Amino acid sequence: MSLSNEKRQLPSLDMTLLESDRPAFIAQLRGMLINGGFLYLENPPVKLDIVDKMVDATEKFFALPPEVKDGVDMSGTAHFNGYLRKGPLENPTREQYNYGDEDIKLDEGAPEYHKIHGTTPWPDEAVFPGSRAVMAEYYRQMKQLSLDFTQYVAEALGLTPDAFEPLFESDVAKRQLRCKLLRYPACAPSTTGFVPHTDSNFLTYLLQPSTELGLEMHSPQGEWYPVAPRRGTFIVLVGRVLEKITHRLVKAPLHRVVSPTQGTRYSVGFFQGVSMDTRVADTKFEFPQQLLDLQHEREQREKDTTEFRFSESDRIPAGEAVLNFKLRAHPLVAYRFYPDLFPKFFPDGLPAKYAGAVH
Ligand SMILES: O=C(O)CCC(=O)C(=O)O
Ligand SMILES: [Fe+2]
Repeated sequence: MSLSNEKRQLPSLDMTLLESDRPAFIAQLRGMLINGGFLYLENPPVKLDIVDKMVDATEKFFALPPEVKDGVDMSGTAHFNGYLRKGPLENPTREQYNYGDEDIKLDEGAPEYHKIHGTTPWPDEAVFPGSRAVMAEYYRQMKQLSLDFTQYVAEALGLTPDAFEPLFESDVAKRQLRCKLLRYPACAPSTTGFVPHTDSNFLTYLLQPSTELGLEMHSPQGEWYPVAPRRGTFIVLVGRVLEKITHRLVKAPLHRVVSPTQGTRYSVGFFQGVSMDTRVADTKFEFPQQLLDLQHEREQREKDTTEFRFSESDRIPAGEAVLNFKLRAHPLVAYRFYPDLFPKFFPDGLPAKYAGAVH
C-alpha cells in the first residue's frame, strides 16, 4: 500500500543522541541506512552561524555579474571545479559552483585520472569579499563531519569504526571531497531542476537553506514525494559506492529536484568520495547475518528481485570511472586538458556548439 505524503514519516536522526545514548543512535542509523538510504541529520556539529554565513556566501556568489561567473567557468580547469550553468544565460534551469581542497599537487608519474583532484577558480576577493574564507570554513567543518560520520556508518553496519578507512586516501588532506552550491531559479510548473539520479559517491550531505520545495525522493512504490527543507539539519544520502561495497545492504536512493515555480531555491551539497585509486569491485566486507536478514526483508517487502552485480566501471579505479563520466559531460574540458583521452570520447571532434569556444 502506498503512503500519502501527509502520513509519510521521514527518517530523522538526532546527533545529540550520540552523547546521551550511543547504542540507540547507532541502531537508529542502521535502520535508516538499510531502509531508505537517507535521513535528516538533526543537531549536527556544524552550527547555524557558519551555515547562515555559507548561505549568504552562496547567494552572493550567484548574484555576481555573469562575466565574473563566466571568468571562473568549469571549462577553464582540468579539475571539474568552478561555475556551470544549465540552460541559456537569461533563463537557466540551474546554476552551480563546485569547489574543493586547495593546494593539491600531483605526484610524479601519477595516472591521468588524478587530475580530477585540483584547485578551484575563485572570483577575485575585490568582487567577492570575505566569502571564500566562509566557504573554506564550511568545507573544513563538513569534512570533519564526514570523517566522523563514516565511522558511525561503519559501526551501524556491524563493522569496526575504522573499517572503511582503507577505501579513502590515507592522507586526510587528499580525500575526494567536493562542495557544490546550487541555485534553481523559478521556472514553469513541473520543470526538472535536476534529473532523477542516485549519487555516485560514498555519502552526500545536503543543506537545504531555502523554504522552496524541490528535492524529491522515489519511494519503493514508485511515487515521488517531497523532502522539505528543515532548518538546522542536513540530509544525508547513501551514494552508489557505499551501495556497491556493501553489496546493496544499503541502497543509494533515487532522487530528483523539481524547479520552484516562485522564488529561488538554493542547495549546498557536500560530496564524499572514496580514494581515486580504490577499485570498488575489489573491496570485501563481512556484515553480520542479522543485518543481511534485514536486507533480505527489505528486498522481499519492496519486491526487489534484481541480482547484485558489479559493473565494468567498478573494476577500474574510482577516479578513472569519475573521469570517464565527467569527460563525456564536459567536452571542452576533455579537449583542453585531456588531449590524449579526447579522441576516445569524441571521435568526431568537438560537438559543433563548442566550436566558437576554442578559437
Ligand atoms: O539540489 C539539491 O538539493 C540536490 C542536488 C543533487 O541531488 C545533487 O547534486 O546530486
Ligand atoms: Fe543527488
